[in-house]
Amino acid sequence: MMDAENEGIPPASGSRQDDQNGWAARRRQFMSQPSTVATRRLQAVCVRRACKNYGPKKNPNVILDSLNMTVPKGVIYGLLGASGCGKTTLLSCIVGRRRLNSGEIWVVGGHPGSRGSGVPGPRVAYMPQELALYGEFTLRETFTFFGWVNGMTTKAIDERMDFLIKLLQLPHHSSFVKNLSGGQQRRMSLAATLLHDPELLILDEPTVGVDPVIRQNIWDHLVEITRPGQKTVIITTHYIQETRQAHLIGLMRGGKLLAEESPDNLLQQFNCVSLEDVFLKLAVIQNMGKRRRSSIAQEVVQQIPVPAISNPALDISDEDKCEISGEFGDNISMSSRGRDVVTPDPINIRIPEVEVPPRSFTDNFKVFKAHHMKTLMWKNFLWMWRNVGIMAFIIGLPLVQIILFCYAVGKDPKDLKLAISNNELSASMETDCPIITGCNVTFLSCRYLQYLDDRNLDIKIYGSDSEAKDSVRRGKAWGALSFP
Ligand SMILES: Nc1ncnc2c1ncn2[C@@H]1O[C@H](COP(=O)(O)OP(=O)(O)OP(=O)(O)O)[C@@H](O)[C@H]1O
Repeated sequence: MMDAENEGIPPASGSRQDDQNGWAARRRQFMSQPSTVATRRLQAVCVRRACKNYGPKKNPNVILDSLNMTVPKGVIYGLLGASGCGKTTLLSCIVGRRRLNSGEIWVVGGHPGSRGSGVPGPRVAYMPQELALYGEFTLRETFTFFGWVNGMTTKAIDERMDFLIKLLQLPHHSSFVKNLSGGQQRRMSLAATLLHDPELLILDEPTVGVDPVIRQNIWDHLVEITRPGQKTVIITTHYIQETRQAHLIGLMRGGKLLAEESPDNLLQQFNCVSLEDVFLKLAVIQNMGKRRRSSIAQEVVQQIPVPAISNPALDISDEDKCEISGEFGDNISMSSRGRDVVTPDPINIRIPEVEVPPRSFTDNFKVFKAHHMKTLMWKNFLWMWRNVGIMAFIIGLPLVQIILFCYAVGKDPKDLKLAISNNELSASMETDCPIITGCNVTFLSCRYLQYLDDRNLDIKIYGSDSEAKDSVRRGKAWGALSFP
């Protein structure tokens, strides 16, 4: 019976076949459990009824269509599907880069993007298809950046760097990223992902453009890190056969997973020699109108044999039956009649409680971390240093603009003709306004006019507001100033 403490952990030793068989049995055991939040949180990744659309609401482009996916801890999960079927979209939702329209995702026990989930964060590493590296940085600086962001010490980074450079056959650490070939840059991107040894590795086509020897190195490394059972890898690839080394394969098509099984089981169940053939058979089955869950369920109940397919290469024997594989695989999986399907006694399976770390009130205000600030500042200064020309332009352009502006229009005006009417003086019976000499400083207007006179303005006093305005109208002054 399954030990709850080791749930999701493959055997640490033994042959690969043992690993696979162990996995299949454990998975079936788990699939017989009612799906609860506790069981979902135990998985490395658990996706339920995920829907994702692009485009307008009226006519959406459906990418994920009520997709279910279960990635237990400690496995290599190969996500396969034709180009454009939505693999990257699914992975982006898993790492919290995109949001689902509906459905839910659990990643290492939490919802991606939620507080305290650690996703995105150092628990998960994601290698996207597009390169996310700084060309101006050397390999060492790139390692330092990604290591510091994930809270590693410089010593630990240096040690891992030497190992990864050797593993992925990267050039010397003083080489600049921009000088690497496309394939080397992809390997560098993979190295940055592997650097901090995260719990969950999500790799979107890491082996594209990589020569077979290095590809094998990468797979060997992935098998190695997942062996103790603590690390999980989700990997997409166009080289379907290389996923023979994965513990589980998810075949994706039409926004759903057609199957979620170990490669050996798939080959056995479909009586195929290659995974391509399995995928082809599943695609044909899906095309034959088996998309609707209800109809599939009906067939399961009635045990209707799979209809014969005209192409003999795609023929599925009458022995094969469809079955719904419980909550864990809303996805269709085929099993041959008479195959030994483990149906454990659910009472004896203990689901361990998931501990949620308590959050204090002040945790809500911790919006940034010191090591992130340090890393980003270092990265920005380094970038500026490496791009002195651009920086000189960015800082120099506003400086030149300010200088030119001040030179052209920024000075105080001189000899500006102003027509003044000062009613304050009139009210106090002082009809002549001695603005320059003998001004009565108790009058605010006089003090202000004195100030204007000191600024070299050409001030002329008029007896009334209308006279002052009239002088402006006639072009004798630029403006009229009236003191009430
Ligand atoms: N931001 C977006 N806006 C609209 N459509 C998008 C967007 N991103 C992806 N798509 C569409 O969603 C579909 C799935 O894209 P996705 O990149 O997930 O496929 P994929 O399976 O990863 O393909 P590949 O194996 O070639 O990388 C494609 O048809 C793509 O055109």
